[in-house]
This record gives sequence, C-alpha cells and structure tokens, in this order.
Amino acid sequence: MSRTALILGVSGQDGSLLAERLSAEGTVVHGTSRDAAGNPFANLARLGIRERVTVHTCVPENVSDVRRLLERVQPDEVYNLSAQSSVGRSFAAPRETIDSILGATVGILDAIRDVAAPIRFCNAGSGDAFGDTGPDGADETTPLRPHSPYAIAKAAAQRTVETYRETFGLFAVTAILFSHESPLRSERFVTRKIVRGAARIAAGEISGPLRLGNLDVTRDWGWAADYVDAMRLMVRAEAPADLVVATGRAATLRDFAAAAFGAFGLDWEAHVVSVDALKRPSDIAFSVGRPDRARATLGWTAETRMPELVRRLAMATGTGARAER
Ligand SMILES: Nc1nc2c(ncn2[C@@H]2O[C@H](COP(=O)(O)OP(=O)(O)O[C@H]3O[C@H](CO)[C@@H](O)[C@H](O)[C@@H]3O)[C@@H](O)[C@H]2O)c(=O)[nH]1
Repeated sequence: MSRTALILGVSGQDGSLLAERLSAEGTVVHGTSRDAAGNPFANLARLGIRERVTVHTCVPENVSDVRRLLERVQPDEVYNLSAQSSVGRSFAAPRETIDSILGATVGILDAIRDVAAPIRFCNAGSGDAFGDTGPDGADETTPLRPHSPYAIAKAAAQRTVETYRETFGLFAVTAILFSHESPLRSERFVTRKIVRGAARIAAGEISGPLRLGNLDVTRDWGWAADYVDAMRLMVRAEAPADLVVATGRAATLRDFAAAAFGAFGLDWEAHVVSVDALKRPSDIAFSVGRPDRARATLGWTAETRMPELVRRLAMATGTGARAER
C-alpha cells in the first residue's frame, strides 16, 4: 500500500516543495491551508503539481479540526509547515506570530495523541531559535537563546515537540532549519529581494538604488528543495531526533549581494544602499548551523551552496521556477 502524507501549510515555499518531492516518489499527498477555497495554491501550480495534492481547509491551532482531518486522511506522516515565517514581520505582529507557530504545533501534537495512530510528525523549527550562533555555528547541543518573537515561538515549539516525544512516546521531531531559499519565496525575504532587484536594475526597469537594511549579518543559506528532503528523511529515520539542517557554510549579506549583482554583470556597491529604516529592532549577527549529525544519521548533506544558489535564483528570475529546478 502506498504511503500517505499530510502537509499542514502546503501553499508556502516549503510545503509546495515537499509536496513535489513526496508526490514524485509515489506518496499520496494531502495538504492544508486556512482557507483552501480562497487559496490559489500558486506555488503548487507553478511546480505543475496542483492536481496531485488533495487540499483541505484546516486551522492547525484547532485540535478538533486537525483530529477530524487525521481521521479522514489517515496519514502515515504529518509535516507542519504552516505559520508566519518572517522574523522581520514578527516584530510588527508578535502575537499573531507566536500564536500561529506555537498554537499550531501544540494543536497538531494534541490531535496526534488523540487519534492514537502510529503517525510520524515533523515540525519545522528554525536556526533562529539559537539566537546568535557566532562564527563557529550551532549544533543540537547548543542552548536556545532566541532574540525575536518569531525565534521565541520556534524555540518554544521545539521544546514542546521534545516534551511530547519524551512524555507521550510520540515519533515527533523538529527539523532545525537554517535559511533556505528558492524562487518560490516572496520578496519579503532578503535573497529574493536582492536577486529581483538586481534583475530589474539590469533590465533597466528600475534605476535603483536597492534599499536594504543591515548588510553586516552572516547567514548560512541553503537550497530549500534540499531541506525538505531532510525533513522527509527525518520522519523515516530509525529513531526520532531533532536535527540541524544547514550547509555549515557562512556568508555575509554583502557576499550575497555581490554574487547576485555579479550574476547580472553589475557591481553591487554602485546599486545598493543600507538604510536605517529597514534595520530590525534586534538582529542576530551570525546564524550558522553545523549539520554533522544530519550527515551521520541520515546521510544527508546540503548539495547546493552559495554562490551556486545565487546563480540558480538569478537564472530563475523572469524565467519561472521550472527553468532552474
Ligand atoms: N527581509 C529583509 N532582510 C534584510 C534586508 N536588509 C538586510 N536584511 C537582513 O537579512 C537577514 C535575513 O532576513 P530575511 O531574508 O527576512 O529572513 P528571516 O525572516 O530573518 O529568516 C529566515 O531564515 C530563518 C532561519 O534562519 C527562517 O526560520 C525564517 O523563516 C526565514 O526564512 C536579516 O538579518 C535581515 O535583517 C531587507 O531589506 N529585507
């Protein structure tokens, strides 16, 4: 019998890429959105898999809503990729961010407990839960020291998953995801904003300059399709474990801007300005992961790194996601 997966939050970048990966291997894929009837599922359509995903309306914070869906779909594995995903936005909307991240995690865990079926669960965590990792990076033993409403919620959700696993014996894990990018991302996130900005300046559509915030940050940027595959492997591992999912390589936002503008034959310093208005009330200088445990236990490594990642994003800009997949 074929495997069935349920993806809470299937319309975002990660939900859509995971749906693509799972349906390609023959898994039956169900996905949710808070308002499935009003959601165009543009990312699923862009990937050409809209018809291969059965969609449902579900509010993940609502335990009975999730329980009803679990009883109906009877999934072998459940992935939670729902909730507000921008650290920057979380400063403007802390309550919504914390409710959506933590509330959804608890709602899904409680529903899984209620149905008492052998469901395996993977929650999307974040490297931001560590706070500033310093240049050496964080691994699974690093303490969580979150510094934004978003990171506080992700840290609490990670601890909740761990507690349910240890207390109730659930197969529940957190994929501690560092930044991961694709052409499916919105320009709310800095990588898409920079690549799209460089493309528009190169095409003469805008004259620039591109306004950015803090250029001094160092991040560990990976390719989102690699990261959803790590979640798939985590759910199917012999034993449940929370794992850091990262490339282990650090780059500054200046490096990223230089590579992105360079991909369009432009000198970034001539086209980018840093403005205080776009700086966050608090930002972390270094967010870098050490993925050694994921490599050892899953055989997983991030295949795509900067600057290849930048090259792919640049190639996709204006030509559609499938061109560079
Ligand atoms: N968005 C944005 N960020 C900027 C800008 N200028 C500088 N930055 C800096 O670029 C960094 C990355 O910002 P985002 O791309 O907005 O990502 P994020 O929301 O902070 O975090 C992403 O990575 C996390 C894991 O590390 C994820 O958990 C999260 O969902 C998201 O994908 C931050 O340090 C931010 O201050 C700008 O104009 N826009």
